[in-house]
Amino acid sequence: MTLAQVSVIGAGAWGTALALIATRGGCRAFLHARRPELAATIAATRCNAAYLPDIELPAELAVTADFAAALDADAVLYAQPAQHFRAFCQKARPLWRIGAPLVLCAKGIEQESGLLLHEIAAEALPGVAVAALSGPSFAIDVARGLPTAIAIAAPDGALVERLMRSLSHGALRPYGSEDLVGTEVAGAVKNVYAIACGLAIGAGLGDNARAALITRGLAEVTRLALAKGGRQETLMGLAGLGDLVLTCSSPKSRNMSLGIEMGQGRPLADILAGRRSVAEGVTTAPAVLALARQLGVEMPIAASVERILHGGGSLAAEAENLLARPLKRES
Ligand SMILES: NC(=O)c1ccc[n+]([C@@H]2O[C@H](COP(=O)([O-])OP(=O)(O)OC[C@H]3O[C@@H](n4cnc5c(N)ncnc54)[C@H](O)[C@@H]3O)[C@@H](O)[C@H]2O)c1
Ligand SMILES: O=P(O)(O)OC[C@H](O)CO
Repeated sequence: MTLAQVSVIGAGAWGTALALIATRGGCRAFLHARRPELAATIAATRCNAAYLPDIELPAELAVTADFAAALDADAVLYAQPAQHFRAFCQKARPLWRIGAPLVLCAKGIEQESGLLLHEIAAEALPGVAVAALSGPSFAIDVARGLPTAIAIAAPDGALVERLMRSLSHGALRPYGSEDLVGTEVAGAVKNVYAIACGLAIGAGLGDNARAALITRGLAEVTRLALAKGGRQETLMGLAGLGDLVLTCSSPKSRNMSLGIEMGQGRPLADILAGRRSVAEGVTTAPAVLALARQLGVEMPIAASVERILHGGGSLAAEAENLLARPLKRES
């Protein structure tokens, strides 16, 4: 059976694209915006000009700022930044419709706790079935109806099947998996390597450097995912390699473009002050390093990115350090 009604929490670029996916998949979709004025503007203009310009939203897509009404759905898709997820759970808990699954569409790790979002949900929304939707999917390309393959993961195979059938349509092809841990780790950590690749490109270090960062980044994130209980094949699939390659290859990525600007010498604080959109890698980098330390996993590239972002490290010194590490077998 497919889902009749789906709500998407977060009217940024991804939430708006997801609401379009659900509508195209044949669901009745509700898009929830926190700010009533944004909900009213989107509803009136049929366009989310601030986050997804030039995309016309169909009349059947409902837009609301009423949180309780939005939660009254067959499935709830969370598409706000990861650092706001715990607050969302706490607000949603008394209103949750019994039996409705939560689909995690944000890609990040909580900075303070180092927890993945499904681990936060287990604490803050106990008893709610959780899935993750991830993979290589720029919101603007999805919204334009360009061909896209995504991953949907949950321990409950029946839930995965239901979500895949409900959200798939001509241009959107989901693949299913039971590996929630690996899918979440891959989606969150690729943003850190996208910043690394942006730094390299912005500083003129070249395409060889970028390919090395992608490949060795994949080795690092795979080690972390396996140590956390994820599966190797997830890291070689859409949520892993697929999203890493996409995000590290295009300045359409907010993480990569932030890295490019930093690589060209612009301070992080200036870049963030001038942006409305989120670059999850900035807050996820310290959480990744904390998790890696806790699990005894070596992640030298992620550690360099974290020092450049938050520890006053210079790009030149970090690049030199990475190249000067002891020679080793490729693994
Ligand atoms: N944009 C994409 O192509 C894309 C694709 C896949 C996954 N994602 C993930 O989706 C998540 C949302 O990204 P996005 O691109 O829609 O964001 P965005 O940059 O387009 O918009 C920012 C979002 O943050 C929300 N926000 C700002 N302050 C907030 C607060 N205090 N509390 C709650 N929400 C707040 C805004 O309402 C808005 O929804 C991120 O985790 C991102 O990694 C994005
Ligand atoms: O723009 P980014 O860097 O947040 O990346 C967007 C998506 O995660 C790509 O799959």
